[in-house]
Amino acid sequence: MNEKIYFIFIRYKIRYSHNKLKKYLSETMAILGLVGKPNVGKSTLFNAMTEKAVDIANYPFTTINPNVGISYITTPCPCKELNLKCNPQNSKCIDGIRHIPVEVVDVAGLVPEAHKGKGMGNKFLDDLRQADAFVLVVDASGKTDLEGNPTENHDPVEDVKFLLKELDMWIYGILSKNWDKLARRGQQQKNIVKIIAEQLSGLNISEEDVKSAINTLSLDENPQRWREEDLQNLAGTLRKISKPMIIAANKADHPDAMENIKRLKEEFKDYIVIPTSAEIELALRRAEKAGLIKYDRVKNDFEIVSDSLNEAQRNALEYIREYLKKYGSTGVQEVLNRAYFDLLDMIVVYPVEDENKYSDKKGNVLPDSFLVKKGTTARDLAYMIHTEIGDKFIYAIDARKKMRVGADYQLKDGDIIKIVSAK
Ligand SMILES: Nc1nc2c(ncn2[C@@H]2O[C@H](COP(=O)(O)OP(=O)(O)OP(=O)(O)O)[C@@H](O)[C@H]2O)c(=O)[nH]1
Ligand SMILES: [Mg+2]
Repeated sequence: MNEKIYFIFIRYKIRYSHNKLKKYLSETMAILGLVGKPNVGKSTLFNAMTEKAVDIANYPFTTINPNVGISYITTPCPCKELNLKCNPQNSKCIDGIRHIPVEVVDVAGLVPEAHKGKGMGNKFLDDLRQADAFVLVVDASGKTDLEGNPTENHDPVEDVKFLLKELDMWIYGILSKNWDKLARRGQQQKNIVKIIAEQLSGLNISEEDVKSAINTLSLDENPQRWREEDLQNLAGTLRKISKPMIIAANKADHPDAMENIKRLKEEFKDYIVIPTSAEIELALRRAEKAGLIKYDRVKNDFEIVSDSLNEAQRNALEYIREYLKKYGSTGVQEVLNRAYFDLLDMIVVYPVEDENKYSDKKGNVLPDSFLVKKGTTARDLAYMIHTEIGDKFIYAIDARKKMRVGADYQLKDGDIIKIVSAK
């Protein structure tokens, strides 16, 4: 799917299945991309996150076309602390936990040399263009080889290494296209940062990112003097800056996974490595949907609420309970939350129209929760709500403290904010 059609595809899906979320998502639009070699559990993780039912199978390339879905990150809702009953409009509140929608993309698996087109790799890499952060999914059980075929004792550290290289080479391929011409123009016009950002704009890479990567590497002022190695380093640095990544060590329920997870954590100290069992999370969510259990996502435990379970279902649930006791959780929600809160450095704020009732004009208490970048100001938030409100911004009110704040006030996680604008 080319980029334009893919983008329309995403919009189409959101417009028709999540009409209410559309405006909000188009404002924030931080997309999480699930990336990894074939057969590691990307689609299982996607289904667990989105409660969709895309194909899952124990062979490579089950997924060919990207799957796009809505998942939720979770954070304590202020309704609890303020002892209020909230009526969320753009999100959900379950037992005092706010669930905020985010977008997740599951793509086909990547094999070594994907950037050269192996296994249709260049097409699949293209499907990741718009992602703002990646979840690098690996098979921690070591039961799949580099191409996703069943094997024994495969080292998932190798998978992370080759995947990082493929992503770097993918960016390098786009960056180095017509390089001599670009470097000459950049030198003549003294605007290489802008030229590179334009070349990489389809990858969601900004001028800021380019500037910061060039500074980090202390590259020569004259881009015509940059060697191939410099360009490769630039691609790698840009990947690190613009596509932050978390590692999901999946299939953690397998007995062989523990040892591999330890090694992944030791080898990739700069990355957040989270053991996950997509399969167990999916089983829990489906059991809950079928009315068999109540899944307590705070305590990471469940209660059986149906008396029509058969012996096999009971045994499976007991196995899951043991797993949760041993590992604390399935790791799936942690991947989502840490991707947005830690990798993308986002916070949650609650715009209201009545600072005393914490509500909108219709009386909905804490109606909206916005996921925004740390550093977002009161005026930025006004613009996210509506251009006109941004243009006519006068001041804002911190509803908890009933205190006025100015346009440049940097929002804090959990802030409840009223924007006051000229009529
Ligand atoms: N034990 C275990 N198996 C899992 C887990 N997650 C996925 N699997 C199994 O791994 C196999 C591959 O799962 P998929 O979700 O299709 O993997 P994928 O990465 O999307 O594969 P491709 O689309 O082919 O790239 C299936 O047999 C899943 O049941 C897990 O957490 N634990
Ligand atoms: Mg798949």
